[in-house]
Amino acid sequence: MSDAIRTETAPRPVGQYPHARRVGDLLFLSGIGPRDAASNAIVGNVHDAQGRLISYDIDAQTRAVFANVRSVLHASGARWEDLVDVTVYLTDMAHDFKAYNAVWAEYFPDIDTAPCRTTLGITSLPTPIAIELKCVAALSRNTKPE
Ligand SMILES: O=C(O)C/C=C/C(=O)C(=O)O
Repeated sequence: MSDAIRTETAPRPVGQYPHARRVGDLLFLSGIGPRDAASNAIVGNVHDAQGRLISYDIDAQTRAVFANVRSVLHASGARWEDLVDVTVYLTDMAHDFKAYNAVWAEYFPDIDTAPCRTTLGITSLPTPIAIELKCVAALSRNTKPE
């Protein structure tokens, strides 16, 4: 049986790779962007009449990425609470960190159970998205209070 996870409930990968791969109790997710799973459109991007990107909404993109991560976790039999390590890539740290960080705090209100996090500013991503997440989850994670 393949340990690769592929699901219709998350946006199609932009290359030949699965949404996630399970190794024992660990789940490694591929980089996930803010695409709508049904239409494949990038959430929060605004284009001019010529199709050029003129603006984007980092709050909407962050929420869309989190929703997609949640979909992949669920398709893999994991929960949001199983996330243990998240790497966040932003294409404009100066402009977007504050808004993204505020959404993060909404989704991970408890520092005792929140995953470890690293945020990197990078010059570009494979498609015109402003944020991408790389996540690791542990299916055996016990987040219940002791
Ligand atoms: O979801 C996107 O739009 C782009 C994500 C791409 C990758 O993570 C990749 O190709 O490695």
